[in-house]
Amino acid sequence: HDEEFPPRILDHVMKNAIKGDVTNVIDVIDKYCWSVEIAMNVGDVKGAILDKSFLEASPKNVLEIGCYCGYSALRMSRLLKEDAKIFTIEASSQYADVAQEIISFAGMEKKVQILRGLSDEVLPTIAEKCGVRTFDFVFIDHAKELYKRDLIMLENLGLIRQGTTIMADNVIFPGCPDYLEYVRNSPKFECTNYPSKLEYCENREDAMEKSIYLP
Ligand SMILES: Cn1cnc(CNC(=O)c2cc(-c3ccc(F)cc3)cc(O)c2O)c1
Ligand SMILES: [Mg+2]
Repeated sequence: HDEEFPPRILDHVMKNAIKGDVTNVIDVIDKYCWSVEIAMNVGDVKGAILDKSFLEASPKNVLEIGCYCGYSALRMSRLLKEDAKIFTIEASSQYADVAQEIISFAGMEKKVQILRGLSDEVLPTIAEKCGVRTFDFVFIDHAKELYKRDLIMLENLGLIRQGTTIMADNVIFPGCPDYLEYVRNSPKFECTNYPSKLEYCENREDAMEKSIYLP
């Protein structure tokens, strides 16, 4: 992926969006990605699916794995209830820098905390670091080959509880076959598939998978 997208989207947001208006920042990013260049944000179409599951869960503690430029963190932050918080893990410090700027520009810096590092290095200490026992909602959108490993880590570390909602992006494209096989064959997860399109594309299939943890 073009490493130079993040600075360009940040510059575009700073010049074209309304400071403190999270809905407008989201809209400006989507319009840019539809018209100028595609980015790997979850986007507006799959974002609406994420929104709906997020509202149904009405979570207090939210975990995102894969922040990128902060787009999905912004989408969720605008739907957060009082005293709820989003913790988002990002391995790339370049992406984390841009995401922090965009999240702060949108006025959501108190609701979203970016944790810099690899997910398997951050997860073991996230509970004490963030003062969270378990997460109520998890959005997985990072390297597709790490989805399964990290879900198993969440289970083993006791970071998810009875009823936690886990939403996974890109289960068709780029795809995460081992993750899908794992959650759909596990008695501990109730899965629902949401067919959609790849972000900012009209003719490429993708889907989101919702898995409710029922140990
Ligand atoms: C470097 N990096 C920063 N974030 C990540 C993790 N995300 C992805 O890889 C990712 C990739 C694609 C995508 C891949 C190929 C293509 F042709 C079109 C789109 C879409 C997504 O929604 C994604 O989440 C990797
Ligand atoms: Mg994605």
